Amino acid sequence: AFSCSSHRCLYRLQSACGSNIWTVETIGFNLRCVPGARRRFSASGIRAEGGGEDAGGFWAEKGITWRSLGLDGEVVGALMRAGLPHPSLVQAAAIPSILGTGDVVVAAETGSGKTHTYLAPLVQKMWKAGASGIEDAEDKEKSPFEGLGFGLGLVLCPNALLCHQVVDMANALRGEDGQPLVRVDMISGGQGWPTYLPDVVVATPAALLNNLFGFDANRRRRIAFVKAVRMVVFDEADMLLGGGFVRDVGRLIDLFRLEEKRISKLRELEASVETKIEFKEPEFRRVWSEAEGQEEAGDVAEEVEREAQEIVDESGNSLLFEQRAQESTASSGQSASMQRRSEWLRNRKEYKRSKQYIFVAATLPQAGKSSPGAVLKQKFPAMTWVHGNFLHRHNPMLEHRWVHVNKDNNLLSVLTDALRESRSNARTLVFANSVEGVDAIARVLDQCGLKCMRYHRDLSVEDKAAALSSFEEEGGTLICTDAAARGLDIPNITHVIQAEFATSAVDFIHRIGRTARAGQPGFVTSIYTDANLTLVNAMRDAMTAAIPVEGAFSRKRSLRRKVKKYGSYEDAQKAKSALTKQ
Ligand SMILES: Nc1ncnc2c1ncn2[C@@H]1O[C@H](COP(=O)(O)OP(=O)(O)OP(=O)(O)O)[C@@H](O)[C@H]1O
Repeated sequence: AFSCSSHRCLYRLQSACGSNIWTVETIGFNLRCVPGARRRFSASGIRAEGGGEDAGGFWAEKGITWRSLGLDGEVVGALMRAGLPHPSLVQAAAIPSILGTGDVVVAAETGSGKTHTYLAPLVQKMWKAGASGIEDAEDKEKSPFEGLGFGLGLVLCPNALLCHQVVDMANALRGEDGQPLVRVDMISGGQGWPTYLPDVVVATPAALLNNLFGFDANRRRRIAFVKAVRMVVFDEADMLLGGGFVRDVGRLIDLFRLEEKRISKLRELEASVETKIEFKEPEFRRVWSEAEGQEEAGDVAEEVEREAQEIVDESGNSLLFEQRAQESTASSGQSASMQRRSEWLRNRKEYKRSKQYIFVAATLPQAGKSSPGAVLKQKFPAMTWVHGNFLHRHNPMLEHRWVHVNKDNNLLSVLTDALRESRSNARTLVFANSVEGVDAIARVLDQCGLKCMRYHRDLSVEDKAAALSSFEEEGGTLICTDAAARGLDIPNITHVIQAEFATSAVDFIHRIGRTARAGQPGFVTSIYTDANLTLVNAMRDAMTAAIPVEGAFSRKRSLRRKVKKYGSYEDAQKAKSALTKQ
């Protein structure tokens, strides 16, 4: 074990060890050379390991290029022009699967390049549809049974800030003519349906559902949209599959899956019956922009019922259910709608896929039946899982300093000392646990003559955007809540300070993940009190033992019980893995 406190030393050590032979990790201030694991493809999925010339395991190995991953020249050129000359390790591990038609989960550490991991293949599929002369939306409908090449891409994010970030990254992928390769637009609370037909829609689940079923809903446009979506990406998937998002996201998945079942049944019926099926596919472009008059707010369940009758033969009889319903009603006496529903339930497993679902997250708990990871395994059993090298683990490019606030010091002095250490042009992100905490810290720093900006949910959209762009352009100090922790990608954040320690291991990972991104070094100062000791000790144990922090994802109470029973987080994890082995 070597001990050093500078990244210069890290790189010297790295060259001594050879980057592909050892993975060099900074644990606190101690460096440890451990045998570098190899890239592994196992039954449980693809593990993006090994890594290129940097200590952070960000880059794919030298021989791997965007083109070798299956991306076309136009998209490769766009990535190069966007300043992304070489794929990251996670992109190399996941893009070939996403370019296929199967569902994929990308669970990889913060700053590993997950956004372009799904954007590059998504843009390629949409660009190919456009570039192959199928310019007009109506044409795209002519082959609803085609693979995933036609139709719309949809990216769901938990908040409007991340939607804007994804739209900007997608629009930065431009052709030689300087124009974005695909048309990307956003649907959020403030923005309704785009007036023109985009190739990719980026939305929050609530805003999308509101536009599909809300007060100004338009059923034919809804049907056209659900039919046209071919690839759905869930960014920050653990958040979308939990908490306040799970109902809306579940309704959207039901809608898209229902559509897949309908198309699958159509394929079956076309193969088995002589009757020509009229596939009532509304003209996508016309419907997309035409307001066909208001209608009452719909609901997914009703939609499921009504959709099921959309498939009719020349004489207008619904082929899918009426026949079956009439036959079986006579026998079982159940109502036709009950028959229809039981038909759907029977069909729910056997249907041919025609859409692709991609789930992306930096934290993906799998413990417990209702955890996002468990839900994915249950609902999407055939999915390809791609794991990042440092998923739920300490990033070796991150140096971490822990400061215990007690009777001998106070938060203000510790915080101002930490801020004064930051270089003048540095970008320092300071986390507090509440809006009041942000305002109080900002007030005190202002009084100390330390200029800072604020970011939290109570600020207006304009004030939030202004704070972020000023922070991005001029650097300085931004005091924020966890609203700025998830997914936010502001280049060159050099220092993250937790003025108030995170209340959960998941928030801890997302906070410290705002720095040391894309293989860059980063520095974190975590200020904590006795009240945070259980979580702090668990995080420090995990870093020292180089084990994942997932065991601390549980609620505070159960973590405290675990640590009390076994004495430390590391021993608790050892006991758990021993139990699992038994
Ligand atoms: N192949 C690449 N080459 C160079 N930079 C890259 C590459 N891929 C991504 N990046 C950059 O890395 C940074 C992090 O990317 P991104 O935000 O997609 O990470 P992430 O894994 O989604 O992080 P988080 O989990 O925090 O959302 C971005 O600034 C992005 O431009």
